[in-house]
Amino acid sequence: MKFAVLVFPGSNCDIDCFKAVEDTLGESVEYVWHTATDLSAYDCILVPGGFSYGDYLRCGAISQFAPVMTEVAKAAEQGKYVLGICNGFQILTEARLLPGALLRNESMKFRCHDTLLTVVNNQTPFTRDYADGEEITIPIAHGEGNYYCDDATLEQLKANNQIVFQYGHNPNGSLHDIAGICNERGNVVGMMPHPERAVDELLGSADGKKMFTSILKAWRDQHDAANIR
Ligand SMILES: NC(=O)CC[C@H](N)C(=O)O
Repeated sequence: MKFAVLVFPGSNCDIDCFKAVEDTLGESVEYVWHTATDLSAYDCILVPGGFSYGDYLRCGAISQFAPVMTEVAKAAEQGKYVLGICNGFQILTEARLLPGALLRNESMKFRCHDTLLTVVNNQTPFTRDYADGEEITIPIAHGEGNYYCDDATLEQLKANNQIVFQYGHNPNGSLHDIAGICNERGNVVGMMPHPERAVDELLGSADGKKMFTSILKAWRDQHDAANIR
């Protein structure tokens, strides 16, 4: 399996994502610059956290127009796995690959600490190794993680089981305690907490590890099924 870690000017969690794949899975992983125009070689695209384009205008507002984002949309359309973490989640909402928006934290402060999450949907390719309702500890580090969408969208998210993670103690004012969501098909996930910073007990938690092992298992299942046919 081949992973791409996108790099925008101002990304700062790209190395963490790269190391998480390398250390947790030992699978092939490459950095891909924001100007790239071909992602066909990759099975999973990781859109990392940071301050892409300096967060100017609004987090992710400029990044959505980066050349590589046309390719991310194509990959999502093809059913490939796309995971946006923190700034990556903001970019995916700005690019309309996920519904809603991330507003300034209600406290108007940058929050950086562990959070308790509930795995609400363990049916996605990113969460299948978690038990339904499993409680996990994953850190956050953001100033604009306050998830918002209109009532109709929230109803849709609930009806389609698109809410993937909810906070135990809401750190930012997010609607319905939402920490992460997926698209209707489930192959695109965005989340504010950082699973790549929780892949070893030495980091304070290894609870993020199952996100990476889930992706590989989902891909292997899909791949094996394709080979059998
Ligand atoms: N860690 C991050 O990705 C931060 C995202 C964004 N810059 C924010 O402050 O909300």
